Amino acid sequence: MARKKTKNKKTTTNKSNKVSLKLNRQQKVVLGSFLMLFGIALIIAFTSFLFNWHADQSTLSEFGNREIEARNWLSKFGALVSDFFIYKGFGLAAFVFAGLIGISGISLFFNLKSLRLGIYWFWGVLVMLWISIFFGFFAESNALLGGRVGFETNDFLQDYLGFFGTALLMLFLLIAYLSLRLKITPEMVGGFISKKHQSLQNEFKTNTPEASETDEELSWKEEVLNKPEPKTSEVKLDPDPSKEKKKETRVSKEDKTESHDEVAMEVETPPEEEVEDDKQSRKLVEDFGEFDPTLELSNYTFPTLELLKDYGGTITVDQEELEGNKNRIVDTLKNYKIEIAQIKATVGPTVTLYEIVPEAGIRISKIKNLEDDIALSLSALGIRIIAPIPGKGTIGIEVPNKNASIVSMRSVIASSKFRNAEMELPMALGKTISNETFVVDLAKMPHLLMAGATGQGKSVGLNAILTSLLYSKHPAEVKFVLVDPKKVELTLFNKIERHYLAKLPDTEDAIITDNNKVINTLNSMCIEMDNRYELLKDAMVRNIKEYNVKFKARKLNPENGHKFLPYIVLVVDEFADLIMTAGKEVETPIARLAQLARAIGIHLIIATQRPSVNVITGIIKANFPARIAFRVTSKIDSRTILDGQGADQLIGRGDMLFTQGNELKRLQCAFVDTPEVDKITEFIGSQKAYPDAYQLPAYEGEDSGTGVDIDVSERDKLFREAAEVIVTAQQGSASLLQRKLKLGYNRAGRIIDQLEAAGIVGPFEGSKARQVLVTDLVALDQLLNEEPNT
Ligand SMILES: Nc1ncnc2c1ncn2[C@@H]1O[C@H](COP(=O)(O)OP(=O)(O)OP(=O)(O)O)[C@@H](O)[C@H]1O
Repeated sequence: MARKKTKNKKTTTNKSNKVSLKLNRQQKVVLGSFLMLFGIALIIAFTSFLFNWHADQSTLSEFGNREIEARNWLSKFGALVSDFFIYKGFGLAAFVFAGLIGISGISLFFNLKSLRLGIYWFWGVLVMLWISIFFGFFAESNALLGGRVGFETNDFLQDYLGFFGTALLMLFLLIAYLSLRLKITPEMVGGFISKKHQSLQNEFKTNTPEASETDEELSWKEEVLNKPEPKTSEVKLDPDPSKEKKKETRVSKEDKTESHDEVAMEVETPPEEEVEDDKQSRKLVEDFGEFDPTLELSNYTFPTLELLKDYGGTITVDQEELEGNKNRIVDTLKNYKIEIAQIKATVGPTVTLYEIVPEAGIRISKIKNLEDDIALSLSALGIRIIAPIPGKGTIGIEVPNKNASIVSMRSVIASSKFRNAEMELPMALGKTISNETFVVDLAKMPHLLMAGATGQGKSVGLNAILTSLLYSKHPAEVKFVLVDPKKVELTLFNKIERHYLAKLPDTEDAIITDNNKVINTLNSMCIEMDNRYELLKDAMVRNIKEYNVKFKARKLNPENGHKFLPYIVLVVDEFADLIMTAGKEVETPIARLAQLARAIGIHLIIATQRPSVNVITGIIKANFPARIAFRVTSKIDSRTILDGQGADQLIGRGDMLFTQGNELKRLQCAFVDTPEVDKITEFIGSQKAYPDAYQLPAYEGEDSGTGVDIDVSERDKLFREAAEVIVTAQQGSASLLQRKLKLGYNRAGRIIDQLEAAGIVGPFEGSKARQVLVTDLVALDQLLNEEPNT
């Protein structure tokens, strides 16, 4: 366990590092005062060392001996530190170091955010080195000036550049510093000199006896002349109104001396008014630092790479196979009188892309039509012709490799592309045909549709997406709503319920396996969406990202209902199953979420085995521009999911096509096995969690009321028909109505309630069907005719 912990520390992401570096105001005061005083101590010690170093050097070897005293004003400590920094280090330039320490202390102590310490240290260290090397020229006369660093570096430079070379290099560095850091240019130096020159001349003139001005006049003239000349091209704006008066008087005097056609203009900009809200939030940030959403689980460690298996997925290029395929492609095309000017192969994990440039004058469609012939000659499945490859001007023929290599989840998670991805919800889907890791942002998609025949890698794909998010997002930043009608695919994620899952209040399982509960959850998510829009409106921001930035800066008051909003990712496996049982009742909230939820951070991932048109309806398709297709069995299915063929030509086992609305990309999905997911969820689940899963707003299903006193006039149009079905079958169940009358679950449930109110069926009896209280259709007729309002 202990070992596990140390391992974890190494691989914790930047985020947790950042947390440990953030100091609150109190800590800043303590550290700042220490650094300030330490800086002062260094200056005292260094100064004293300059006078006493000869005497003190002999005491250094006897540091432990309390009998021997040091002359340094900070005694032995001062002598030792000074010897280290001055004699053995940078010579007089060590004072710069003391200064940098002092400035760092001041910045922390007074919380001067405008002081950019990084820049001070960068230039400070360079200046220190320069001074030290410069004094290295005089090391013969006084070794203390440049210290050992200065002497050795100077010596080294002189060995290679000679004395003059080194001197010129130092001069160049000095000019570079003055220009880059102090922004001094030759024009400025020239201007300064001519100004001085002119002022001297004027002074000379005013001191000559011909001058006839009175004493008073002389004094203000002097004042004007000594004052820096106003620049005509630049207007200096001073927001401090207290200085205004002084300036005005000066301007009027200037008017007198300068030519009349030059009118001096004073430009006044009113100082920025400080918004009360801003002031308050800034104070809060100063006192407590920015709001950190991860604080409640600040010790949370991200899963480590060791939890993932390495499938050794390095691609081995089989030269013979490449040559063979190339020859066969060339030969087949030759048979149809298509000459090739060039051919190039790119080997990917599962397929190799042969890019051909045909001779001039050959029609592309001719090659495209030869797809089957090329497949036949290569005797391989999964050949796809891309004619032309967008943006390349070549024709691509994708041929599956004999030995496909597995793309391990480990390799894509470890890739710098994923690690450095600056995305809201990065998903490492796998590798492209040119073996590059493919990472996309779910937040940009904004929703994803996934289809593929059974056993072609859909569940692995879903796991890869969820794993990517688990490896990149803190539990405070993202929540999942998982719908798994198969009941086995996503159950492993139960272990991270209190970290990453969201659920309805008063429900037991966060993972929804019951289709009926899905409707409530979807409606609840719609409420969450509406609530979030209210919060965004109140905060006057356009999307969740801006909202969270504002909240972190403490500009939104939690007392007004504001809170840090995590992203919510809804994953629905086996969507077809859901649509079949609940129809419109599922489609409507899904379409609503898909249309509106992107700005407030709710993103949907929907997977289905059967991509038929009655499952992926027009309204759903229109709102899911990002699609993933694993292998499907027919061209029609491929067309439904991708709006084109291609998915039927894939080879399965994670071979997939991805589109975000424009071109199709062939990818090999990253492979993550169930035991790996188990280990990851176990790793996360064993850590400290929130007290409960993220609570979605409560949703009272329309069918949840007792409905006994339902108004007769509000009865469903199909009420009579439904009553006849129930009485004929003598079985009071909603599912019977769903089947016979092709209704959604909610509507069927509502009708059952109305039947109960009318005394046709008995009350709810748990899992058993309700009792039917009317024996036959005649009795039913009689009952309904006797009712007052029918
Ligand atoms: N990316 C991949 N790399 C290598 N093999 C894979 C990959 N994806 C899937 N497979 C193989 O295919 C098998 C089936 O995958 P998976 O369980 O994801 O199929 P599925 O489409 O979810 O099927 P079903 O819809 O029936 O659940 C896996 O057990 C694995 O052996």
